[in-house]
Amino acid sequence: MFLKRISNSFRQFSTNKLKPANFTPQRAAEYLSTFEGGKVTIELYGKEFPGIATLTLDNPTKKNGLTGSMMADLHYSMDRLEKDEQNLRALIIQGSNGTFCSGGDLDFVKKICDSDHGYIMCSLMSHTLTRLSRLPFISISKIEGFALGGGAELASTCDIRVAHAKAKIGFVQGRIGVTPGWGGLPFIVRNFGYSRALEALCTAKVFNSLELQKLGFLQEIYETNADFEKYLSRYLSIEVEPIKAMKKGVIALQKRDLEAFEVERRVFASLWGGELQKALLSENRKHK
Ligand SMILES: CC[C@H](C(=O)O)C(=O)SCCNC(=O)CCNC(=O)[C@H](O)C(C)(C)COP(=O)(O)OP(=O)(O)OC[C@H]1O[C@@H](n2cnc3c(N)ncnc32)[C@H](O)[C@@H]1OP(=O)(O)O
Repeated sequence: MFLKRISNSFRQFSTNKLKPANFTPQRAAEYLSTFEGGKVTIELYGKEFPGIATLTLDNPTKKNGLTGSMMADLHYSMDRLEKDEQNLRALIIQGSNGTFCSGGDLDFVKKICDSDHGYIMCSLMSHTLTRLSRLPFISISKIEGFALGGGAELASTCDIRVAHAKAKIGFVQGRIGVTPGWGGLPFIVRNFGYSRALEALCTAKVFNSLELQKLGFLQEIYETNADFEKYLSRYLSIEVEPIKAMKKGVIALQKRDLEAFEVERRVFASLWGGELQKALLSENRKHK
């Protein structure tokens, strides 16, 4: 109990030091890493798929909800992936144990439910998702089970989205009184268009795979892992160099949307920690 008090006072002290005004991604990652739980791992896919790696979100008892330490892990993962020492052609973002990501780990979320923490989390995740979108190779989200809230933002940020036939994807942030807070908004709009993006966000609908394939959000639906690997093998048909060149062209187009992030952060921080969010969080709603 004594140690817990010490770690909480350290955390309180470090929160007091880390304000939006002196935010840096590094400081935010160091601070959020004190909220432990789950992990993020990077591995090569296998010799039959040269130049393809996986990034796995692993917090299975929470449907891969992201804790602060997992958000920090994602930040550090970008440091490693940007070096591109393996000369990758593609990165697959996936979750462990048959689901993608249920958004923020609500036990962690309830510990940081104030505007300053919201700004810090949103700023770090926005920074990370921007870096993800700019990696020099293509990113493919492999969606099984659920991709909800921030998890759906993460899926939206990948270049390509592939889902299991029974996957469910929902931008449910509004159901707990907030807006997209991981920096996914520009990518949601890019994938859906303005009207369909606002419709998805303002109805907080949980879509099935077929619905999202018809809307153009999903590029492929698979039934078995063999189907998925058959789709994945299509990305082996050209050399790494032209793949990287195509990605470079797309990145140049994305940079136009960046000023939208600051607006998103401020709007998000204005709702995060508010009475509406606290009341809705206390209901522990399920979004099946
Ligand atoms: C800005 C983004 C924002 C943020 O950062 O806060 C968000 O991401 S908002 C969205 C936050 N996520 C949720 O509200 C998801 C809540 N969970 C569910 O709706 C369901 O659990 C679902 C649909 C993911 C899975 O339903 P299913 O029936 O298949 O399983 P269970 O509900 O029994 O869940 C198993 C077990 O996992 C725990 N769990 C699931 N999601 C989370 C989560 N996000 N954080 C913490 N824990 C989670 C759930 O409580 C169960 O635990 P147990 O101890 O077994 O009861």
